[in-house]
Amino acid sequence: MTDKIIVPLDVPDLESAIALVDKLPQVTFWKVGLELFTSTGPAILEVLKSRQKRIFLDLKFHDIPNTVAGACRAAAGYGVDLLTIHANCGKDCLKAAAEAVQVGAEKAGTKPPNLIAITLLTSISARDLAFDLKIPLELPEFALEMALLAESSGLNGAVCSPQEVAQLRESCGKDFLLVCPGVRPSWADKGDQKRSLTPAQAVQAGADFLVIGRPITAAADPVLAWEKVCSEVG
Ligand SMILES: O=c1ccn([C@@H]2O[C@H](COP(=O)(O)O)[C@@H](O)[C@H]2O)c(=O)[nH]1
Repeated sequence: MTDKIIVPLDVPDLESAIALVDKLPQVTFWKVGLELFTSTGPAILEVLKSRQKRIFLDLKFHDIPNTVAGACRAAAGYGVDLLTIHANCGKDCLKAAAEAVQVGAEKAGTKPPNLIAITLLTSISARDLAFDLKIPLELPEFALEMALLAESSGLNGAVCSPQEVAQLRESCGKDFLLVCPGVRPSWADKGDQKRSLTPAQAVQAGADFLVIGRPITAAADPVLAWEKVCSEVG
């Protein structure tokens, strides 16, 4: 079960990232996001590969189809396991991205990453969606529509909050990957996450992978926090 937990390397530089990876040798799946990739570029990916870690490259592409396709071709060349794009960049963009990862991986001689779509960021509440973003759908319906759009465009899965994962699991095929950030043990601070459940609840609801960062990485004792989270996941 512990290989279901992905820990984000949300740190500012390569040195801090390596220190965290070394502190938590039990973690097999790491996430590299906007802060670290902008700071270090692909150097961090090489470090993780040299330690036989799986990699979630969470760059959340969102642009016009031609630009996103180019970025996906390039990212697929790194040989990462998961790559993200925003579902609301639209069907043409999602289809172009799905094709681009195949082309990029083939050109680089690597396995294509599983391309997964962000349905709705876990920091957005139902109120934010209705009043700030002016989306006239109920939040669970919007998240489901985004997942179905991703699935029909040829993507491998979606990123969703644990609060919507059961509904997406029921509506999307069993092979559609569902990755949940916004997971919070009862003892951890929610921070900016607005739609959370506990690790046990998220797994029970059907999540394939849980992304759990600050409850582990910002804990006074990250190793102990990791062990507590693992025991909750089962
Ligand atoms: O909707 C989303 C998509 C991505 N994330 C990312 O997951 C981690 C969560 O970290 P915590 O410290 O556990 O909050 C972070 O890297 C986000 O960029 C997300 O939270 N929500």
